[in-house]
Amino acid sequence: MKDQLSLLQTLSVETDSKIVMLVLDGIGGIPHPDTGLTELETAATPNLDALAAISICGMSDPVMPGITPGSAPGHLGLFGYDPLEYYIGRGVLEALGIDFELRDGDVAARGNFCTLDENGIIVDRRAGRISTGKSTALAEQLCGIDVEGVEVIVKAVKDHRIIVVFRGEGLTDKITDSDPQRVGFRPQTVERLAVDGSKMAEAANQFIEKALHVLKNHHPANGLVLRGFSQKPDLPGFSEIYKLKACAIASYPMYRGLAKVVGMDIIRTGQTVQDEIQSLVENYRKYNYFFVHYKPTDATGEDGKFERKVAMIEELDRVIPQIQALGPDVLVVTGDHSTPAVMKGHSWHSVPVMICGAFCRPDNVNSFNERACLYGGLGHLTASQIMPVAMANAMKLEKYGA
Ligand SMILES: O=C(O)[C@@H](CO)OP(=O)(O)O
Repeated sequence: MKDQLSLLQTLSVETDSKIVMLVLDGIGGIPHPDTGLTELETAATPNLDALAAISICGMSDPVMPGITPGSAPGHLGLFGYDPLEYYIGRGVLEALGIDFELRDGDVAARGNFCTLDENGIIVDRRAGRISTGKSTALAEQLCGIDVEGVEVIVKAVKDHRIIVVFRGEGLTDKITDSDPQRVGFRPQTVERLAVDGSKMAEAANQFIEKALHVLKNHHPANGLVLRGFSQKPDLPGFSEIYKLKACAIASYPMYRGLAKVVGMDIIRTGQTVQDEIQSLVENYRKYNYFFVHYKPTDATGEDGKFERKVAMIEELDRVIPQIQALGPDVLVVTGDHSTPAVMKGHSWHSVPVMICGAFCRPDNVNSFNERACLYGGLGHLTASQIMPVAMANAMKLEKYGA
């Protein structure tokens, strides 16, 4: 993959062309048992379908066939990085997403306030998606926890999500998660994955034990699970590779963190898709690559709310004409992974993708959904192959070889 990135850096040229990459998080689905249709196939999407009719379409595997990705590897692939080569822990992404000043040596973890039953079993991994205000108040209480030889900083991110940053000498991220990422299980003891992970594992377990003592009488957030322990990574810069002035427009912090790791500028935006589109319009002249992130399709899928996910797709469909009106040279619409509502979580199922541009050579696909895009001209590709095709369509890649 380093070869792909170095080849793209060699071939990419500065131009005025503009690329918009619209990522519908968790967009892919599987058929509802009652109708036999996926969320995308159920939704009324006249604008996405009209766009598909003038695009080249296909299906994208975020990492490789059969692999269920988290949002981080799913997005790294969309940015053209091989998620198998470049792994970034969720803790770093969430911390950068809220502009936390991570220092060299810090280990950041993503935390969920969760609900435990009387036996300490996780019954709700998100504590009912408690409000950011409640998380902030609880995070402040956890900040006072003393861990021997380690400073611990706790910050609320959004809703049930927090970061816990461990700062001290000799800490590494070579440890396991406490979050089993499913209900019906107890939070796991953090184990070291290498000898130099010992101090961090001990600090994590000490913190979690004391945190549970602080939270035990709270409801629904009487528990805490941590995952994605990680330290600041070093990746080749997105703008240097593609010679693009790139920005990210994302209402959810973690995606801003991921964009920051690859060097994109972060555009402050609001909480609604209309806010994000407004931010796109206001910054359209300043940049020539726009990562626009839409989260509701993932959250509703994870909550198992099939009809709500359909409604979120239809909400997104209504803003497509506003993006087209800006006249991007290339418009990419896809997702970072599938989150089928009937499965209440991410899945390995490939994701529809369409790339629209003056030179895209449209195919016979006239609907944007899983079954239709299977027959598209892009065929079946991995997510990391989308950026090269988008760059080519933007006339930003020189010819390779004599
Ligand atoms: O943060 C989120 O939106 C989800 C998926 O990334 O994580 P969790 O399932 O822990 O809420």
